[in-house]
Amino acid sequence: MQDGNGLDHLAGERAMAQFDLQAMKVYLAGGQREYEISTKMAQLVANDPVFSKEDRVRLARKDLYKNSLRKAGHAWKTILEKGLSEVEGLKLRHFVDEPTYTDLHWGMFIPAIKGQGTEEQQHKWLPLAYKMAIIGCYAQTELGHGSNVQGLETTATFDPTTDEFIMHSPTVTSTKWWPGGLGKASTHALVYARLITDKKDHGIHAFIAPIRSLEDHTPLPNVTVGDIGVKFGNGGYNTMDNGFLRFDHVRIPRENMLMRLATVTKDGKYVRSNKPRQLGYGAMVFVRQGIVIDASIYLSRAVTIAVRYSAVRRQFGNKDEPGELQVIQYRTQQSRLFPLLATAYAYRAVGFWMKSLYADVMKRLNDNDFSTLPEVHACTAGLKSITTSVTADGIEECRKLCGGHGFLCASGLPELYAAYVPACTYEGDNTILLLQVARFLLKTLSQVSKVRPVGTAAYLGNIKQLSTQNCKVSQGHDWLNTSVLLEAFEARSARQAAAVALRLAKGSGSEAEFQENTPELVESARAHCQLILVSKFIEQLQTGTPEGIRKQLEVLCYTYAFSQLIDNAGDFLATGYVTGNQIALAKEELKHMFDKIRPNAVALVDAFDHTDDYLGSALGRYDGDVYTHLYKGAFKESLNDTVVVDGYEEYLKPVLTQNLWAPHSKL
Ligand SMILES: CCC/C=C/C(=O)SCCNC(=O)CCNC(=O)[C@H](O)C(C)(C)COP(=O)([O-])OP(=O)([O-])OC[C@H]1O[C@@H](n2cnc3c(N)ncnc32)[C@H](O)[C@@H]1OP(=O)([O-])[O-]
Ligand SMILES: Cc1cc2nc3c(=O)[nH]c(=O)nc-3n(C[C@H](O)[C@H](O)[C@H](O)COP(=O)(O)OP(=O)(O)OC[C@H]3O[C@@H](n4cnc5c(N)ncnc54)[C@H](O)[C@@H]3O)c2cc1C
Repeated sequence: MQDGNGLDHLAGERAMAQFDLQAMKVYLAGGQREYEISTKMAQLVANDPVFSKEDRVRLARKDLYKNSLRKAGHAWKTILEKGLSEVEGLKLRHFVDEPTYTDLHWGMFIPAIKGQGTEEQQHKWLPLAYKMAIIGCYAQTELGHGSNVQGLETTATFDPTTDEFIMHSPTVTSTKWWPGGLGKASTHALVYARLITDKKDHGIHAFIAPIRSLEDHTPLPNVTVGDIGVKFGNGGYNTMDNGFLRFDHVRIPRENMLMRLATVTKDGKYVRSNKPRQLGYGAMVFVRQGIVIDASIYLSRAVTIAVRYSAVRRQFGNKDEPGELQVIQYRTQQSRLFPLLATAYAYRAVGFWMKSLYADVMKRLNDNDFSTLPEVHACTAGLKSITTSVTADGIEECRKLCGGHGFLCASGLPELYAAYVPACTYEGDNTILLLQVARFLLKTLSQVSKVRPVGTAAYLGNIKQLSTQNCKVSQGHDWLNTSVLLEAFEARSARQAAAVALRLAKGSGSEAEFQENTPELVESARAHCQLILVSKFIEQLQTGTPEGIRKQLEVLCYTYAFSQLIDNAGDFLATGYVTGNQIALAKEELKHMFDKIRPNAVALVDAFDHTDDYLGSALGRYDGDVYTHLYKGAFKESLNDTVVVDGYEEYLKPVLTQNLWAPHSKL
C-alpha cells in the first residue's frame, strides 16, 4: 500500500522480490475477505483527520485523554453511520491505534457477561452494552492483589432483608487499582469480590456494580473513583484511564451477581452449578488468545520500520563496492533482524491456529464438554507469555537496530514499545502464566500412564522414546527436514519437563520444594511453548499455503526454528539430545536462510501491508524517504516554535552575560 509522494527509494529492493506479494498479503490477512476489510478500514482511518496521530507524543495527559475520548466517540459514530459490521468495527478501532476505554468494554466487560451471566442476565445487560447505553470495565485487580485472584479483599455481603449485596472495600489494599476505562469513562464495573452469605465466605465471584450516574456521569453515592496516574512513556498507554475504585457499603440488587456458575437465592442460600469453577476465568482465556493473535501485528510493525530503514541507511563501505553499504547487508544486522521478521510470520501462523482452538473450545463448552479446557488454558496462558515477552523485547531490539534515529519519537518505536510493553504484565504476569503451564505439564506427566495426552501435549505420550533417542543430524542439510526439527523441540521439551518432574517426585511434595524448582519449571514451560510455536508454523505451512509464497514461508519457518534452536542452545545441549557440532551445523544453515531472505526482506515486510499512517514512523515510510521527513519533522517540535527559546531571558542570558570566573575554575 503506497501512500507516499510517489518517489520510491526502496524500488530497487522491491524489484528483487521472488514471491507473489499480493498472495502473501492475503495470506497474512487471513483470507481475501479479511484482506479487503483490512484495506478498507485502514484507508478509512488514514483519511479521517479526527483519527490523526500527529503530535500524540507531545500532548499533556489531559489533552491526550480528551483527544482519545474524541477519537473513540468518532469511531463509534462512524461505525453507526456507515453501518459497519462487527468485524469491520473491530478493524476500524484497531487502526485508530490507541488504547482506550472501549477496548475493555468490548474486550472484557461484554465477554465476561456472556461467559458468566445467565441467559436472563445476558438479555438484561448485553443490549445496553451493545448500544453503549452503559460503558463497562473489568475490575479484578486490587492495589494489594493482582496475580493472586483468590486473595482479593473486596467483599459482596448478601443482605436477605433487602435482597441486596453490600459492596465494600475494607482496606486500602482492597482498592480496585488498574482496570482500564474505570478511571473516567465507565458507568459500570464488573467487580470481582468475595461473596459472603450468612457470614460464610464463598470465594471470588463477579458482580455488575453501577459506579457513575447515567444522568451526569458523577460517581454514585459512597463510590470513590478516579484515574491512577501517568504511566510509562510518552503517549503509549496514557490514552487509557486506568482507574481506582472504592466502595463504602454500596448496595446493589441481588440479580447483579453473575449467576451462571453459582447462585444466591432470595433467602441467601448459596448453590454452585456442576460446571467447573475455572469457567469463572473465561474472560481471561478470551483476552489472552486475542493478545497472542495481536503479537504478530505489533512485532511486524517494528520489524517493518527496522527492515525498511536498514535498507535505506548506509554506513561504511568496502573496497569492492562504490559508496557506503546498506546496513541490512551486514551479517550482524541480519542476524538480529531476520529472526524477528521470521518470528512475526510465525506468530501470524500461530494466531490463525489460536482462533480455531478458541472456536473449538467455545463450541465444546456450549455442549458442556469441559475436557479440553485445561489444555486451552495452558496454551493461551503460555503463548500469551512467550509472544508478549518476545514482541516487547523485539520492538526494543528494532529500536536499537535503527541506531540513534530509533531513539527519536519520530521513528514510531518508543511509543510503540510504551504502548505494548504492559502486555507482559496485564492479563497475567508472564512468569505467573508460565508457572500455570508448568503445573499443567506436571499434571499431564503424572497421569501419562493412564490418560493419553492430547493436542499440544500429545508428544508427552512418547516420553520414553523422546528421552532415549538422540538427534541424528550429521550434515547441515539434515536439519532441512521439518520432522527432524520437530523431534528436536519435542525431545528438549519432554526431557526438561521430565527432569523437573522427577526431581519433584523424589521430594516430599511440599510447596517449598515446588518454589525451589520454579526457575526450572518456568524453563520447561517455555520449552513447551516454543515447541507449540514451531510446530504450528510448520503445520500452517503444510496445510495449503499458495504455491507463490510457499518457498518464502518455508525459509521463514526454518529461520524461526533455527534461531530458536540456537538461542536456546544451552537447554538443547543440557538435555543431551543434540551435540555442539549439531548446533554449529544449524548455525551455518541459518546463515544460508539469511541469504535467501535478504533479497526479499523489504517485500516480506510490505506484505504485512501496514500503511504509513498506521506505522507513524519517518524511518519506516513506504517510500523510504527517511531523511527528508526526519528533517521536516524537526520543525514541528514545539521548542522550535520560536527561534529564540522561551527561558532565554530568565535563565540563559544571565549565564552568558555574567562574565565572571566560576570560583572553582582552574583556568
Ligand atoms: C487490554 C488489557 C486489559 C487487561 C486486563 C487485565 O489485566 S484483567 C486482570 C487479569 N488478571 C490476571 O490475569 C491474574 C492472573 N492470575 C490468575 O489467572 C490466577 O489467579 C492463577 C491462575 C494464577 C491462579 O489461580 P488459582 O488461585 O485459582 O489457583 P490454581 O493455580 O490452583 O488454579 C485452579 C485451577 O484453575 C485452572 N485455571 C487457572 N486459570 C484458568 C483459566 N484462565 N482458564 C481455565 N482454567 C484455569 C488451573 O489450571 C487449575 O486447574 P486444576 O489444576 O485445578 O485442574
Ligand atoms: C496497563 C495495564 C492494564 C491493566 N488493566 C487491567 C484491567 O483492565 N483490569 C484488571 O483487573 N487489572 C488490570 N491490570 C492489572 C494486571 O492484570 C496485573 O497488574 C497483573 O495481573 C499482574 O499482577 P500484579 O500487578 O499483582 O503483579 P505481582 O503479582 O505483584 O507481580 C510482581 C512480581 O512478582 C512475581 N510473582 C508474583 N507472584 C509470584 C509467584 N507465585 N511465583 C513467582 N513469582 C511471583 C511476578 O512474576 C512479578 O515479577 C492492568 C495492568 C496494567 C499494567
